[in-house]
Amino acid sequence: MKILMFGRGVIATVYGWALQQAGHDVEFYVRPGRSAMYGEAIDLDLLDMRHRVRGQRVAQKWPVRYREELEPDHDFDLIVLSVPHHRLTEAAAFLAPRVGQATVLVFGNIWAEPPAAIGALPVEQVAWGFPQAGGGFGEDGVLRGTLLRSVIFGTLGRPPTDRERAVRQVFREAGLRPREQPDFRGWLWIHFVANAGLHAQGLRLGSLAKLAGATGDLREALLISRELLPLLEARGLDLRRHRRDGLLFRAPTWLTARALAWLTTHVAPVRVNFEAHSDPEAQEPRGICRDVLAEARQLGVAVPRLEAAEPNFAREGTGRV
Ligand SMILES: NC(=O)C1=CN([C@@H]2O[C@H](COP(=O)(O)OP(=O)(O)OC[C@H]3O[C@@H](n4cnc5c(N)ncnc54)[C@H](OP(=O)(O)O)[C@@H]3O)[C@@H](O)[C@H]2O)C=CC1
Ligand SMILES: CC(C)(CO)C(=O)C(=O)O
Repeated sequence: MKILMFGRGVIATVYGWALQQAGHDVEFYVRPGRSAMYGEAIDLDLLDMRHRVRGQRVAQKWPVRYREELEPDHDFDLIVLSVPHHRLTEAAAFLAPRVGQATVLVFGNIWAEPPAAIGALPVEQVAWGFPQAGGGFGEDGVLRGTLLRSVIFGTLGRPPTDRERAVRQVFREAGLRPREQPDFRGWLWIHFVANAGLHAQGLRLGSLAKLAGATGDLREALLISRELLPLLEARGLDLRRHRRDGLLFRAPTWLTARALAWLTTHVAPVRVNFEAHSDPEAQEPRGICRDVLAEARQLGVAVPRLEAAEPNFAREGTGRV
């Protein structure tokens, strides 16, 4: 299959590598001028959890192919669109007239209504998913991170289409195990408020890397996410459909904060992922916190803990989102 990874970000790279390993023909679309900047190979240092319980370290220079333009008559079968949530509208607008016959896998965080988030992308050609991988590029250009065996796919209230099933099969054949989320919109939003809690605290300390093992700060992160659950209800989400996911925030934090502290320091795939989120200038964490707080204000939902954390993610010089 011909697969185009949109952008050369963390998630596009990790899954692009796994899909190429499975025999697919993988290319990256990057903005004009970027390919020369990126060079011909990507330095990977990954913990690949697909085949072994303790994972397999992958340290290699992966030669890649870039393209800087995309004509609508291209012959890609699949385009993987994985960009920060605040860049999705712009990326979808670029892709909409160029999608051709391809299926587009929208693969990342979304805080808007999903169909609205993809603008003019033809919804019948779209599949929805979420990576179970994570990491970051270091200052040395090396991509460090983890690739888990599971990967999330979701639908918005109807069974998967043939195209959606075909995407799951491609991932399955790459050694990944698809997990279904039938109320994907709800799952995305719960995940988003979980991220908001973690990032609000990570930003206070400098980055998510510093949050690993910090029980007290993780407790505050969980409490922020807990106070955001009413915001999801105010948005019309039925939390009863997501009891298991909500449990992490509702359970006593003396227990969950300790468990998270232990996981982030002692369980290699989680530790490696957190350690790799070391960039104090990363923009998406700030965007996630700002967008959640803006929505809470808009809907009149009280979120005093997130309000108190606002200086950590406010736009420079304003003190406000
Ligand atoms: N990183 C992680 O650990 C995890 C990330 N996610 C989610 O996955 C998604 C992707 O994250 P991640 O891979 O970290 O993101 P990155 O910031 O690493 O990568 C995004 C890539 O998309 C490119 N891009 C964005 N907009 C455009 C555009 N309009 N035209 C061309 N290229 C564009 C960027 O290029 P340029 O630099 O030129 O802007 C960049 O290469 C997000 O939703 C994130 O929340 C989920 C779980 C873990
Ligand atoms: C958990 C975290 C914050 C780090 O990988 C993340 O980015 C995600 O799962 O969305």
